[in-house]
Amino acid sequence: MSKRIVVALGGNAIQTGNGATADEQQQACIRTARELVKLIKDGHKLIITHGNGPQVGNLLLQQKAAESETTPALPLDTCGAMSEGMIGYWLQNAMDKALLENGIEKDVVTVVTRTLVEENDPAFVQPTKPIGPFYTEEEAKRLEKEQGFVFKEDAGRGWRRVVPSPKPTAVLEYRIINQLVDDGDIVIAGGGGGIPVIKGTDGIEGVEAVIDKDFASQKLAELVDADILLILTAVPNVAINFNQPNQQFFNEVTVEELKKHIADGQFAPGSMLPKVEAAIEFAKSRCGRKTIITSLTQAYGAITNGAGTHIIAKEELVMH
Ligand SMILES: Nc1ncnc2c1ncn2[C@@H]1O[C@H](COP(=O)(O)OP(=O)(O)O)[C@@H](O)[C@H]1O
Ligand SMILES: NC(=O)OP(=O)(O)O
Repeated sequence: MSKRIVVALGGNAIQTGNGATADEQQQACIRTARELVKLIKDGHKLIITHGNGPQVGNLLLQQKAAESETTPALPLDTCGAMSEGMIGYWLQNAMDKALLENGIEKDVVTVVTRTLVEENDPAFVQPTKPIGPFYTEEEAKRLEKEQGFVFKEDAGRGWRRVVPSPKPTAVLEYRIINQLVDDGDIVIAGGGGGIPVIKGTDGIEGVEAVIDKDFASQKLAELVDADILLILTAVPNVAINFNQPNQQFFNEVTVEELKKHIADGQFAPGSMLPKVEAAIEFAKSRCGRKTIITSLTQAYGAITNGAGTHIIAKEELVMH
């Protein structure tokens, strides 16, 4: 049966390792599109979201490096919009190619999406979202002094600049996204979590932040009435005791059980924790909805024969 699926692409779907050139990122997008097209072939309707941490951080650095009176540096919300357009364009080309290879005729469109946040969200005074390249601790400490930015260690991979990451409360373009999906188009939306905006006195205003794409994807999935939120990352399953000798992977897990593991500190903040939290919110938002967390190469198997970690509300388990 055809499902409405929001597919949230993790970092490795667009940029693998240090491959940050336009060509390298576009090659990664083509590999991603070839996996996603298998789902389209089966008749599923896809809304594709993606991260932008490395890209938006690089755009910001490029702005700073070229700054002069005639070429002013553009702010973070505008760089967020640039990253949505740029990655959306790459994914559109990649999806077109994969569709053509499979003899499927469908339109692919990117919606530059704005995501509403609260002006007084506590995240604005406590930056947590890593963006841009990795630095050594020494380099990070020097940049912190020179530029006044905040740097943090990112999940054992090195030091990165961190910026505020407020919680999404609404996705402004959800109606048009819904319409496009109903029309049979493949939609790329909510890229980089969407451009963070607030309702100011003069209307919508961009703010200096980067929204977590897993939380934004969950919000969007609810608004477009998706059946499945499919979060694709670098691991095939969610684990407890991750990377420890007693590591245990989940295949099917209830919201209630996952909450206990969150309380036990099983999921790393800034990497697996937001995915698990978004998964829980979506699974419990309406009967019949589920979230799947898995790797890009398991995406098709996750929908067709139970690969990956399936997160469901407790009642659903009883119904099986
Ligand atoms: N409990 C866990 N189970 C599985 N993976 C985990 C866990 N804790 C941390 N991780 C790590 O989190 C990574 C996903 O986070 P991240 O790389 O930030 O996401 P993204 O794919 O969206 O860029 C996984 O690839 C894995 O290395
Ligand atoms: N915006 C966002 O969550 O990007 P990453 O997934 O690349 O961190």
